[in-house]
Amino acid sequence: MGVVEKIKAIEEEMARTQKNKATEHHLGLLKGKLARYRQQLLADEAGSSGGGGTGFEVAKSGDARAVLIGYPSVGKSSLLGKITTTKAEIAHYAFTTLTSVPGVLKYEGAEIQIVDLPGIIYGASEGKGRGRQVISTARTADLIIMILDATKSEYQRVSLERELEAVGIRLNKEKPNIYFKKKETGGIKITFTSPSRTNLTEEAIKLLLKDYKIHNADVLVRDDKCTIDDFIDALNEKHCTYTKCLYVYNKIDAVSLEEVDRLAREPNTVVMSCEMDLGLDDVVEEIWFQLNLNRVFTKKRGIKPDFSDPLVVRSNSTIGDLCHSIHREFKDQFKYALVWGSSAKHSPQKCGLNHKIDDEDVVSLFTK
Ligand SMILES: Nc1nc2c(ncn2[C@@H]2O[C@H](COP(=O)(O)OP(=O)(O)OP(=O)(O)O)[C@@H](O)[C@H]2O)c(=O)[nH]1
Repeated sequence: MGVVEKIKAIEEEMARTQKNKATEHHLGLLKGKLARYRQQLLADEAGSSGGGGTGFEVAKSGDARAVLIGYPSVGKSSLLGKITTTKAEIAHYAFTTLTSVPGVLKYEGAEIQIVDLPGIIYGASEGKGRGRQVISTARTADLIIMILDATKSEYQRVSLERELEAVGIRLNKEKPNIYFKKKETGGIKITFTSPSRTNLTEEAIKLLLKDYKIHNADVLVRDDKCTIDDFIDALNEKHCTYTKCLYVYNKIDAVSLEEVDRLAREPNTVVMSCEMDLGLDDVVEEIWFQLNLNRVFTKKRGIKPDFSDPLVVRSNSTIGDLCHSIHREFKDQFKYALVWGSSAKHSPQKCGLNHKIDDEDVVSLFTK
């Protein structure tokens, strides 16, 4: 039996199995197997992806990367055309976006690369199409922007979420607080810091480890809300990516006000109409907010800071990260920094490489 058939068989068995206390462990085991086969499928595809079709690789550029995901004709190209500097070609029929069209969104002095992923993400988890490259690009994203058609059913969202979930992309979810380490000897050691409030039991963990042929490992469950699914993710840590997702409903000009209101109230959601130029500013603002970037203004001695050209770094960055973003070897020459702004205890504060910077700080860097 091929991997695709094995996946199908497990999915069918899962659908047949009633969900209750007695079947919990069995279902957990099936989920664990499913995760393993799906990985295998994606790995196999990696080996056979050469030749034929349109290439799909986009060099990462700018301060952050967001990817657009959505069914054909939902308005991805229209949005790119409106908010980025690279105009995407819009054809009025389905499946026009065959290769990716990266655009650059300039906002608050930052450059955000926005990549339109080809529609072939559908069915990727079952090995269909050139999904693997699309998925690996989605994995590199700092933000996934899911474009949805407000006139269509919720199915589009559910099916895309399911597809991403199946390839190990977790949306708006924290990495499970589970420590897992394979060992050479010593058997299986499982510890819960507090009694689990879910289906994740010692027995379930043991069953899964046995199925993965892991006989020596340390497991520490640090959160009483962790589920079997979380443990499977911890087991397959290298294949799981935790990414923020912004849901954007387009074509609100074509639905009722009540419907617009309902959609706009959903979490992590914005609504827009590309055609009527409605809500585009909100979309951009929300992208900026979700990316959570910090702008740092540099200042030379005796001169006012240049507020027009910030350095853009991720939140929680340090002076060291800032140096790294300027040049890989800049840290070696670094002596100290003077920092003005909300991260400084007094203005200016003399800081080292480990000092955490805030948005809109002003920094002077001094070299040896
Ligand atoms: N009513 C309405 N139609 C829109 C809106 N935005 C885009 N459209 C229409 O939807 C169709 C598809 O738009 P595109 O921007 O090409 O969609 P896409 O998602 O890039 O499509 P693919 O390239 O096929 O993936 C076009 O006919 C647009 O005119 C909108 O806000 N309201």
